[in-house]
Amino acid sequence: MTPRTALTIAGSDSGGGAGIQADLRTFFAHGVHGLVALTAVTVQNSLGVQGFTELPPDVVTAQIKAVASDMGVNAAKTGMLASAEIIRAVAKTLDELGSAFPLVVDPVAASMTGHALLREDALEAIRTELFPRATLITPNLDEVRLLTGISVVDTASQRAAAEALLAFGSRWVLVKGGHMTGTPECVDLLSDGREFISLTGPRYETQNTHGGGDTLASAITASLAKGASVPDAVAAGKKFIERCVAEAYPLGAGVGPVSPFWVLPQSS
Ligand SMILES: Nc1ncnc2c1ncn2[C@@H]1O[C@H](COP(=O)(O)OP(=O)(O)O)[C@@H](O)[C@H]1O
Ligand SMILES: Cc1ncc(COP(=O)(O)OP(=O)(O)O)c(N)n1
Repeated sequence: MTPRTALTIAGSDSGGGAGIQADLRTFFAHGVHGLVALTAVTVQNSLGVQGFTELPPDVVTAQIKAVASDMGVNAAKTGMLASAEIIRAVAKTLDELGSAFPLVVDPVAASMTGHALLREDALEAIRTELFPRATLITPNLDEVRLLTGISVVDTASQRAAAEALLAFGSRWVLVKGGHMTGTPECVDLLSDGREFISLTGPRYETQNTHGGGDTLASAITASLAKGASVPDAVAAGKKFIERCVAEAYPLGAGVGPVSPFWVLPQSS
């Protein structure tokens, strides 16, 4: 049987733990066929990002149109978009496709090692061009601060951040709490402005969380591609990423990747 399809519009991670590599292995783990529109090639390993080169915006557009016109897209996600020009090209292309599928926007601004993955002028383009077209946006706490100026330190400021982010026009927001300090649990807050749903899970003691945000967003995208509602897709994504963090492995001298290998019948 032909599986459902999910499109990732994102950058390549040479270390294989984040970016399109994380998205494709997560789609695979969900039995969803992954389609790719590559935006940039990063040079990175477990110690950080050494640099990146963007693709021309018209090449990004051409990739999206090629797969959408021939294979069909059941859901899409954006990750590293690198520049305002690429963001504008992606927004225009999605409009031309008629917004027929759910769109998850992970507003990737920097790697966890603090290296920029987005040109300085591009944050405003994400806010104005992509958020109003998004079914769901999934910022981490650093991205929340960059986008709204709000520092999330507790559940009250997490809720205030969700409300401020929804004002940019997405239908849903998931404020991820992985970087919240002083909490024994990991609490992500999902909201559409009416419902506020706290997703609480264990906080695992590990330094190996590379690719966590990409893996969560692509797990949610895969469930949306299979027809789940946003709350159900996010709840399933949270369960999926928890297990991936629990099974994360060391690789290289720095931060190792989260692992979806636990879905395989024999993962050792
Ligand atoms: N140590 C951890 N244990 C369990 N879950 C975690 C841990 N760190 C992050 N998560 C979860 O992984 C997902 C990604 O979160 P976060 O780290 O905030 O985003 P990002 O990877 O984009 O910086 C969230 O669902 C978060 O709750
Ligand atoms: C090419 C590429 N895209 C995205 C990221 C950031 O991924 P994320 O899941 O947020 O993981 P960490 O950077 O937190 O490890 C990336 N590093 N590279």
